[in-house]
Amino acid sequence: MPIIKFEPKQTKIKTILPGSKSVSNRLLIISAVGNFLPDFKNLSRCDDVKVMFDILHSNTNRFDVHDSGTALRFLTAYFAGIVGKWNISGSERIKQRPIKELVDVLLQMGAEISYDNKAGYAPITLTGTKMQGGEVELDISKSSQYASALLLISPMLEKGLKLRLKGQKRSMPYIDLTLELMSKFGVQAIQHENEIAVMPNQSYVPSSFAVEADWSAAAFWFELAALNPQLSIKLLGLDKNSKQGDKAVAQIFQNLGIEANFGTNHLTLQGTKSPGAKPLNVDIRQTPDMFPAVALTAAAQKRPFTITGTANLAIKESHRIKAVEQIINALGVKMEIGEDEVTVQEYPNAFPGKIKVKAEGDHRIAMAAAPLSTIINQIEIDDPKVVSKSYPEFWEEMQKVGIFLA
Ligand SMILES: O=C(O)C1=C[C@@H](OP(=O)(O)O)[C@@H](O)[C@H](O)C1
Ligand SMILES: C=C(OP(=O)(O)O)C(=O)O
Repeated sequence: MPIIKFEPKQTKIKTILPGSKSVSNRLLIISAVGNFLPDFKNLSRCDDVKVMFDILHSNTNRFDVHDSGTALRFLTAYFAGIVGKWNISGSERIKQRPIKELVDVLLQMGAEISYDNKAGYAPITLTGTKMQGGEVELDISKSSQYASALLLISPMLEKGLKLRLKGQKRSMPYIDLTLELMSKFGVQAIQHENEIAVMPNQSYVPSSFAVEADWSAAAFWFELAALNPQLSIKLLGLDKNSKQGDKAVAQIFQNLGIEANFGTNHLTLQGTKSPGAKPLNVDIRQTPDMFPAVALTAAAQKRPFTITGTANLAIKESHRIKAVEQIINALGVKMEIGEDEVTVQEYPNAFPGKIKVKAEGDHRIAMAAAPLSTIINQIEIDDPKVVSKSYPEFWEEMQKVGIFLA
């Protein structure tokens, strides 16, 4: 099994973060719906974006989205509206991630979609047709991606779209990001409380676009800085005024001892020498992808914590609560798991010198494990390559600090 090792190198680090995966995948759908060739700078080179690009530029009608939730949900909506017969499948894990609420609305709008195996899950077969759209209710409790999918393809709908959002509101900044990008390409929506309306007869206007860096990827550098106050880390490419909800990472990590300051073209992270162990209480419901980095930073600092808004972490690339629990347990710590929250109350033991981590096929688990190598001598990890789902450059960039795979 590969081992994550740490041999301290330079302490002043500069790293260029990858382009945002969420922005990149929205741009690709926008260019497909708008029927123009993508002219985007700094598009993420990650697996999830590659898969979206390849499917949208392929000559077949059978698609494999691998592990990408955004590709599954966005492409389901897109191909429902493109005349032809299509099949969408993916990894074993993607076949366990829900799409029912999205498919129900597409069916109501005139799409033909059937489940090949299990109702509510991929693989699906679609017979694409010109959809009417109009007024629909959508339950977004399980994923905001359902709403983003419908909004992104709304210019394809004859009657436009009036979306009434139902259910618990989680990951809402991702819907704001969708609306912001649609508007940058000339499609306006009107939002009032739980309703979002996109008037008919609008179309995306071709335009070039530079993708800002990924705030979700920044989280692992915040974790690294929080555990290593000797480091001064400059992150390049982030937009201070980003619509990415995960820019909240800066506020969350303030409570974990990080001072983050924007310079002309970078964000500097500086950890505190004695960050204390004041309990952390944070609600992660709007920024779920922060969970592994935040939970493991707090644990590594031996800080009691309660993280709420965790219910949907069970249906990400892995069951992210169990995947994080496994690491916390390996540190000799117990995590209590409730329906929508997790808590760690005490750290009775010294951390072991050696732990084993199962990435569970989940990029964010592997990436959140990496900074722990600066406080635990030996970390064995089963599958470090999974980082390429969102951040293929991750291990190479970590080498600048002295974190490497052996
Ligand atoms: O729309 C998006 O780009 C995303 C939305 C979120 O998913 P949910 O809405 O399913 O929480 C997030 O976890 C995922 O990484 C990306
Ligand atoms: C949940 C994630 O992605 P997706 O839902 O697009 O697979 C993620 O990147 O953490």
